[in-house]
Amino acid sequence: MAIAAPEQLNVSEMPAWGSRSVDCFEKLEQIGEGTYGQVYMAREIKTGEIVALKKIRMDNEREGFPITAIREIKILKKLHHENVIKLKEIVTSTGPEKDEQGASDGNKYRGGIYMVFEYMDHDLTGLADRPGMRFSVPQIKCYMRQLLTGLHYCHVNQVLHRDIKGSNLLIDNEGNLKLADFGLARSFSSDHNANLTNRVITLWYRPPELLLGTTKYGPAVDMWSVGCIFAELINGKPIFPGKDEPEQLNKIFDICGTPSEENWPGVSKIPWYNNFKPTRIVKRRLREHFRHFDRHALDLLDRMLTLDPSQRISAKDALDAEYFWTDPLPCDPKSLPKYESSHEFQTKKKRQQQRQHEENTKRQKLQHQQQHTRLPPIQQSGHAHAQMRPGPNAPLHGSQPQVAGVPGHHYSKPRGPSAGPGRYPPGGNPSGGYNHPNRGQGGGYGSGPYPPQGRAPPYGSSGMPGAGPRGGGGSGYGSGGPNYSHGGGPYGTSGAGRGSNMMSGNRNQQYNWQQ
Ligand SMILES: Nc1ncnc2c1ncn2[C@@H]1O[C@H](COP(=O)(O)OP(=O)(O)OP(=O)(O)O)[C@@H](O)[C@H]1O
Repeated sequence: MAIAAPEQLNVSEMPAWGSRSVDCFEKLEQIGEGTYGQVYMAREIKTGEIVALKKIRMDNEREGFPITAIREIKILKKLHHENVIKLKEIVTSTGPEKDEQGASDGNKYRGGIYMVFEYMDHDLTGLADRPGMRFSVPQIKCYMRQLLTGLHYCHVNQVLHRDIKGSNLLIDNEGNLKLADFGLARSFSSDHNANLTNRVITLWYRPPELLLGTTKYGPAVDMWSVGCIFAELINGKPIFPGKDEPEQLNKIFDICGTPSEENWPGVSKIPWYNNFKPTRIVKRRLREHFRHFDRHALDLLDRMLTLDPSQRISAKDALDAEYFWTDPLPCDPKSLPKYESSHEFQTKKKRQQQRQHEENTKRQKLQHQQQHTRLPPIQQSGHAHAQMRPGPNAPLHGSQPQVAGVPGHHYSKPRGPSAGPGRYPPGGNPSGGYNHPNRGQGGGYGSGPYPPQGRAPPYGSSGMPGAGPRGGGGSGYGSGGPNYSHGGGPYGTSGAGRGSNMMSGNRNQQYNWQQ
């Protein structure tokens, strides 16, 4: 694990941070087990406030403070938006710690550092995994719009998330969605000239340019992941569930077509293109494959899952898509049903317990059957033999009961530098297929900042950029007429309204939270 020199932590930046002890909180329940540590639901003893405590894993004390945690803290300290998780403070523990049952952790983890976050009731994976869960179209639009708004904010602030997936999208019982887990995030420069690692983003959500080994990339990588999530929300299951990188690319090419210099100028110069060069040309058939999607959803998905990252739609342009402006409109987050808390970790655990239970029941049944078919020794000759032959539905003698085929969890974690199975050839020509400067028209990524003009997303100020620390307030839902032209709100104040529907608003306002 990469580590940081002590001075990189720059504690002077946050004088009050880290000064409190984790003992100010009572751990209630473990809600997450990430690559970089456990996450607990906890209560602040003094105020009773419920928070999430993310313990920073420091397995090897000599390694020091993990660089991923430093990145996450630094980035979260500069991001303040209602669709980005809020890091409240850092707390420490100096001695043996207590678990949820109040028992001492022993000497194993002597001291530790925790990030304290606002608590969110669900993550999208946990929520989607609830038995019988089906999201309505307005609900999907509502989540997608929040995801894109949060991501647009990150991109405008030159932060790439680099691990967009369901378990990193947190949702509260007010229907608010927030981007979380910035452990792989980093700042980028708009010319995309820096060399960045391509071993990021969980495999199923990883874009083709990273799979082909580019080290020069930008916000378009996150937009590919958003496209995968979008299709998954409508489809009900992951769309590219590859087992490894080559299979991942094949799954993508099978639906999105094979890349060529015609549809992706510069692709042949990407480092590993020749290693993965398709042997036959496959035509793009995304629109046929997802023909059951409605027209506007399909149009948007098509632009998100565009092979060439320079032509892929940006978060800002995606927010302008007709999809968000046509009936049925995105619902008001507050109108969404409230569910019992569901995190991926818990739903996984429940599924495991369920499987274990089923396994035990089957084993008991089998034992029971065996006891009853085992005849007394005296009868074992003669017709007893025939009786023991298994019937068509009888379990095979000695075979283990078949465990119900629960697929591995969708959100596997080949993340970080050690993520891939190591099949890639070592680095190479870093030139990617990006048209950096001034891409011009269309929804792709140019090198410069986002254009100053654009339609603001079709929502009111509640729960959206208009609210919170940056001004605005009051719900714009159900009220009719333009509803987020509040003076001082982040979307500016002028521009034509959208008519009288309840999501109406000005689509030509300025995004003005650029730094
Ligand atoms: N603020 C929060 N409120 C509620 N639950 C949270 C919060 N932060 C994280 N979690 C839960 O813990 C899980 C793991 O958190 P997180 O992704 O930040 O950790 P990680 O170590 O980076 O994990 P991973 O390796 O899965 O990316 C999340 O999927 C979510 O279910």
